[in-house]
Amino acid sequence: MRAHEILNNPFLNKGTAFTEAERKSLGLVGILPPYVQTIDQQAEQTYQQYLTKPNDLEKRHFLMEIFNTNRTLFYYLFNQHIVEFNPIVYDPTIADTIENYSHLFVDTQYAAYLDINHPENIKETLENAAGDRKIRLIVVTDAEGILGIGDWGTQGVDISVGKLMIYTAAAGIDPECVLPIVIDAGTTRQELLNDPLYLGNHQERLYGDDYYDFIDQFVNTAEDMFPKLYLHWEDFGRSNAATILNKYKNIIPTFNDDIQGTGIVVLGGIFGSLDITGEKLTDQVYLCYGGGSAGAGISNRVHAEMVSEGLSEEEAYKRFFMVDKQGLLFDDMTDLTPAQKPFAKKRSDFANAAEMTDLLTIIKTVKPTILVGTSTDPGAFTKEVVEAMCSNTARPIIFPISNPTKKLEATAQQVIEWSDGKAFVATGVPSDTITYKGVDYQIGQANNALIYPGLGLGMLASEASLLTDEMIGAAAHSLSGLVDLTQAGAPVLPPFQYVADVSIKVAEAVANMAKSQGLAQAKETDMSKAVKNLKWYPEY
Ligand SMILES: NC(=O)c1ccc[n+]([C@@H]2O[C@H](COP(=O)([O-])OP(=O)(O)OC[C@H]3O[C@@H](n4cnc5c(N)ncnc54)[C@H](O)[C@@H]3O)[C@@H](O)[C@H]2O)c1
Ligand SMILES: O=C(O)C[C@H](O)C(=O)O
Ligand SMILES: [Mn+2]
Repeated sequence: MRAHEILNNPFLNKGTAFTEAERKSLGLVGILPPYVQTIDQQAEQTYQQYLTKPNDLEKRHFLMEIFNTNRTLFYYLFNQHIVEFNPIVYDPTIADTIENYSHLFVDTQYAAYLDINHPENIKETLENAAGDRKIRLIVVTDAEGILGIGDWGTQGVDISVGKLMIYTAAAGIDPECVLPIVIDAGTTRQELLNDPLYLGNHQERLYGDDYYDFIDQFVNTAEDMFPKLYLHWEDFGRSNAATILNKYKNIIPTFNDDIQGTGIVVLGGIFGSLDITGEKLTDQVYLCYGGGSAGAGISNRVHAEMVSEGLSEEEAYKRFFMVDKQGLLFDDMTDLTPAQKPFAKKRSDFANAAEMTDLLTIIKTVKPTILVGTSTDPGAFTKEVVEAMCSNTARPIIFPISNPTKKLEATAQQVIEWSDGKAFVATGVPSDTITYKGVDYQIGQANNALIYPGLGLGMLASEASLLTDEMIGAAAHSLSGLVDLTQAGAPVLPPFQYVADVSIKVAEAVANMAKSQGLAQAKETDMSKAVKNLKWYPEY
């Protein structure tokens, strides 16, 4: 290999840390500054430079340069500053980079760009992108529903890259065995279609049979090419996400983060809250505000848990109310999604059915104890809404988890103040600790990033042939017991600084459940060992 090919390969490059012996054997003599640095010195130098960057976008740009040139150093640094870098590398700053991707473009970051117009290129694309790396984890998006900011076409590739960065930082997934993918199926965003610098297909988004046919060819090709693959779907649109998941989840090891990952983390946050009050889940009344992929996914997870705690399916459904753009969902509506239908109510059961389009009225009528926002409707949880929640129960659970920050239904500070410190709150983006009337409220981050890395680690370590509901349930339960709940203002989810420990716990729970369901195919049968063995560390 030519010397500069090594320096330009982020999986091989050590930069100034190449030892004299390595420089000699790899033909690098004289093409690096003479002083040999340790990784600690490199990290220190890099971090100092990072601190000079004037804003979050510039900071992310700088970190991506390190990512593009030296993955080991990037993850070493990320591990040292996980809480500080999380919102820079990932949500919310990633939303800005996606919106500006074509204009900011400098590097492909080893992603694969699949073109809906060329299904015949799927295999070649995956081969070119993977090279001789053995891919075990793919994150794929078609970018129709990026976070809460909608359709961004090819520019959404950054979410696949970003999700994978968290997989490695949080759970130690070997960065060499991952592949970020975007499927460019066109876009509904006129602003992109009109932009001559837009790097994606300048065409309307494709839906229907041809689209599903492409997805099928992609899945089959990827499965053929990469044995032991775990396939993660991210930010597909509401009309496709559940359809795709339901088609493949009983056939291959696969996962939809928005539907399943979010369900786990929110249920974990509810468990955290109920651990403090001592109340039972089966006594709660749940209001889903925004019944899309995430909203319905979470509702299904919480519903399944209520059933496993003894309620019948029907009794459990009675405890759920789902609100979308139309207001409270009724079963006579003709535009319900398949995932919404089981949660829709009978109009005749409400004397004031005609008024059930307004969130405050709905809350006053159905008296929920849990309110979760996945609506992309900023500011929807008003002071009146929070106060109404407080008159239903002593300690309401209020999780505004729409992303990024500009989509929040309410800030953590607002929920704490308006509820006079009574509400349990968790947000999707990181939130600072809030001091209110002398108590420091630590705010849990109800973001699927807390669990999908561990879930993936468990799937890969156990080589599970499927991801079952039981494994997902085990992941949610494994989040309990990590926080000292006796402290006033304790967070209802483990703080992100502990994500590495959380990931191990989640991974072991998932892998053990896979094993007990007879789905683990790994040679190693001790799942703790399998998890430990798979973990990659950023060291030269
Ligand atoms: N914190 C997390 O881990 C996490 C995970 C997934 C999604 N999310 C966030 O949840 C939001 C939704 O994501 P999604 O993937 O479910 O998208 P989606 O498009 O599938 O769902 C959004 C739903 O909200 C509804 N909606 C829109 N405006 C509304 C309004 N004014 N009132 C009530 N409902 C309204 C839409 O009709 C749709 O059904 C996004 O902001 C996303 O970032 C957060
Ligand atoms: O990406 C995130 O921050 C979480 C989630 O998957 C989302 O779509 O908002
Ligand atoms: Mn998502």
